Amino acid sequence: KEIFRSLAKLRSLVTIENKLITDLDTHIQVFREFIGTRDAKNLQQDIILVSLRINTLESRLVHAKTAMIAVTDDAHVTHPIHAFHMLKRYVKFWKTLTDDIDSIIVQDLHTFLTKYDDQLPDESDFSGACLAILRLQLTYEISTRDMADGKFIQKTKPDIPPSGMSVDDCYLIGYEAYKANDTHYCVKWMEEGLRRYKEGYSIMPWESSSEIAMLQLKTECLYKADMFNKAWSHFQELSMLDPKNDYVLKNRTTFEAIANTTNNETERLYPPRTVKFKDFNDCCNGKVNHKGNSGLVCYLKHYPTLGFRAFGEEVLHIHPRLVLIHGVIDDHEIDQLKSVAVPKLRASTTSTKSKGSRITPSRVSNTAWLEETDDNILLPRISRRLEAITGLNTENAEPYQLVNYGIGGHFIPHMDVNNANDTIKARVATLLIYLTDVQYGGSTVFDVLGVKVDARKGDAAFWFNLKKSGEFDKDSGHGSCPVLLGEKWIINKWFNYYDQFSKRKCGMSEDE
Ligand SMILES: O=C(O)CCC(=O)C(=O)O
Ligand SMILES: [Fe+2]
Repeated sequence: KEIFRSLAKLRSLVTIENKLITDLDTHIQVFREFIGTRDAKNLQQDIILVSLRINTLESRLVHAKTAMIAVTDDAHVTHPIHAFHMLKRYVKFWKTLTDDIDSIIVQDLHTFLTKYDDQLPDESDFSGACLAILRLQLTYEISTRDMADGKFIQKTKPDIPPSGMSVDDCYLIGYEAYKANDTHYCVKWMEEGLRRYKEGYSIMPWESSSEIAMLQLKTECLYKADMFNKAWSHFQELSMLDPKNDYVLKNRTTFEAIANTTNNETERLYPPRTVKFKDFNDCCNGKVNHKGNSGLVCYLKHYPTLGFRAFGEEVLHIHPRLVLIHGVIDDHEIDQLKSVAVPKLRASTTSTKSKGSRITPSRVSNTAWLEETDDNILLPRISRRLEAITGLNTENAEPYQLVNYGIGGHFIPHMDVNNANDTIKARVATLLIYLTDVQYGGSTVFDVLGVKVDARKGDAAFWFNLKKSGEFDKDSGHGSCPVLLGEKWIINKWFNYYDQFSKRKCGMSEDE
């Protein structure tokens, strides 16, 4: 299911959770009334015990209600920490609701939860949300403390209150880092969790973390990162706090053996964190922009075949040419496109020669393919417009591809040219239209060129993926930066090589 891969899909969870809250509220009322009746008095059950358990339910209800009304419906989806919290409630809170409650109550609750079963997120969604937090942190260089305090947006946004992480949140995110072999963030998040714990932040009854658990994972991650001295001192602290701890008992001999043979030289403060797509990340976070790209122009261009309609165009890179065209489609068209696309959204895939098409962590979004015949008026009209603007043909083009990004949704740097052995169908050029503004993040970055294009509703980026000779143009490599705040929708139109037979002539040099 992987609902975290599309914010459009995540939206329905807000509605469902409101229903869960109402249902739970009703259940509690019914149980309370029941306790007061004669039938209940005849029960073998201890009424006091049942009442206590109803109180437990009630405190859970208050927790869910408070979380739901704290922010707007939109923020539950478009703000990564609120989205993380919503998924955490589903996976760790609603699904365990019945664990600590008395059996007579449980049966009824079970039925109300299972009613929504096929629509509810699962552990893979929660881990997707944790990985999104880690990805955003890495790309936008947000410290763990700022991320945990929800202070990652520089400008103040009064309509979105900051959202803080609990001890348990820190533990769970760090645990996800550990599973991903990311010792750096594992240590950082355990430290943040431990710091919060010492500051008196509470751990709720349904949460699973503890000081011991955090210390243990921190020790293990330091050990894995070859930072033995630090790991050893934490190991000793752990064995003092909890001498019978399984981890301590199991690893004592190993740790002691190493401790007896290593010298006490000082170590780095943290396990290092390597960044896989350094150039790409540096463009995303604004460190690099438009490197060595001067003499850029913008102009207004009229199109006779479109009734002399004019579009403002900006040249973002000269060689190879990358242009941004403003206002290519209007809000009304965008709404129509999205509503046709939503029911068709499926997890996006990436393809490799060896492994074929797969859903991967490299592309966190959903895709809907729209044929011109899916809509008799709008899409053909847009095609005529795009043909005029680009001077290219769309006759045998692939269907339109609509993309809706998920939590921290991104697409790692890649080239759009597919069908390496089939030049005829190769995507000679791409026109990418933004269907939403994105408040923070979500830009398209051409990492080789050092160009960042911000997502602005209605704007279109246009570039060639092949040189005139039909060679791949490696400079066309690009990707989508993770969405930090807001929702990102785009639509892609790919022009194929074959269709441009008479449109794109050969060049005078191989390099063109
Ligand atoms: O969303 C973006 O900014 C880039 C998308 C992209 O490169 C693609 O869909 O091929
Ligand atoms: Fe692309």
